[in-house]
Amino acid sequence: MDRRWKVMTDQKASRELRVAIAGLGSIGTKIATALDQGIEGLTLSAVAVRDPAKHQTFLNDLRRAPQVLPIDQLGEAADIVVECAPSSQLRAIVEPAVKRGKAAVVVSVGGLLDNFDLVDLARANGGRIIVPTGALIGLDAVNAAAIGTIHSVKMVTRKPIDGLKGAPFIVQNNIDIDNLREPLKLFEGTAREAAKGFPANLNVAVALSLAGVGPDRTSVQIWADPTVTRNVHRIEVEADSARFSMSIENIPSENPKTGLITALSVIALLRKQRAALCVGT
Ligand SMILES: NC(=O)C1=CN([C@@H]2O[C@H](COP(=O)(O)OP(=O)(O)OC[C@H]3O[C@@H](n4cnc5c(N)ncnc54)[C@H](O)[C@@H]3O)[C@@H](O)[C@H]2O)C=CC1
Ligand SMILES: O=C([O-])CC(=O)C(=O)O
Repeated sequence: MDRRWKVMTDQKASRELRVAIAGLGSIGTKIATALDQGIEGLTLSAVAVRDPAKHQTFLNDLRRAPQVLPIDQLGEAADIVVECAPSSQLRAIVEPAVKRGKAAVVVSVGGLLDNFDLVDLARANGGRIIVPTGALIGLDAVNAAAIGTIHSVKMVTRKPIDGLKGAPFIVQNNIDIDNLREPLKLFEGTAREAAKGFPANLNVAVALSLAGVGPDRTSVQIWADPTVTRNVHRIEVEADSARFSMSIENIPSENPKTGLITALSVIALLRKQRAALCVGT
């Protein structure tokens, strides 16, 4: 190879941020595909999967095969580790990454509340924990309002039955949602309580709370609604700088609990890492 060309490609490679993905489910596969197709300044360096055989075809079809590593080794192989596994795996993914001063993008945000010391660990080691807007909307405005004073944040979520089935709150309280004919209010409380009762269904409430007034002051209502086909979130914020209402109707992905826009939100966040033009906070 021409030496000058080799130096140029080596320099390009050294400027590239390596991204690893933990969990190749509904969200992770879409992010891996987007990285493989090309995101400016980023390469997909590694993935962690629970069952490698299940993902072999997907991995073979990628243009550049990433390494397949155990979840706790992704931080060694990447500058940014994207967590998109069940929240039970959050600590095993994020801790080794932030200890090495790497960035961890966390989608299982609900799981952060019981592992909040990871934020201190990241701070102590020059790492970062980044929560994307995910299946929500307007966290830029909530962040901005929180610089001033936010008086209240209220969120009402309506989900189809399949988007809520199996949630611990429903199981523990023996609530039959399978035969509902009209909307049923399942829960009213704080974002922290919502994350406990609905760990795989209400990450959005926790993301909203972390952007604004925290998990104990963010009010959440959850409805099981047989009349909707989308995951619907409506938010009202009252602050000294502004009053705003936002709502989003998410088309469920192949995982009915997860809106399609979640993976796109992470891809948009990744695109900003090295883009010459960044829009939105
Ligand atoms: N922040 C947000 O707005 C949203 C967050 N979420 C959360 O994102 C996370 C991922 O969601 P989906 O992709 O829909 O879930 P999914 O169930 O489709 O995918 C999770 C993947 O993780 C894999 N996995 C499980 N244990 C693993 C291990 N030990 N090592 C490696 N891989 C492992 C599973 O095999 C599966 O492929 C969930 O915690 C979900 O609650 C979902 C929607 C919105
Ligand atoms: O927050 C979550 O876990 C998922 C959700 O509500 C959505 O995708 O709309």
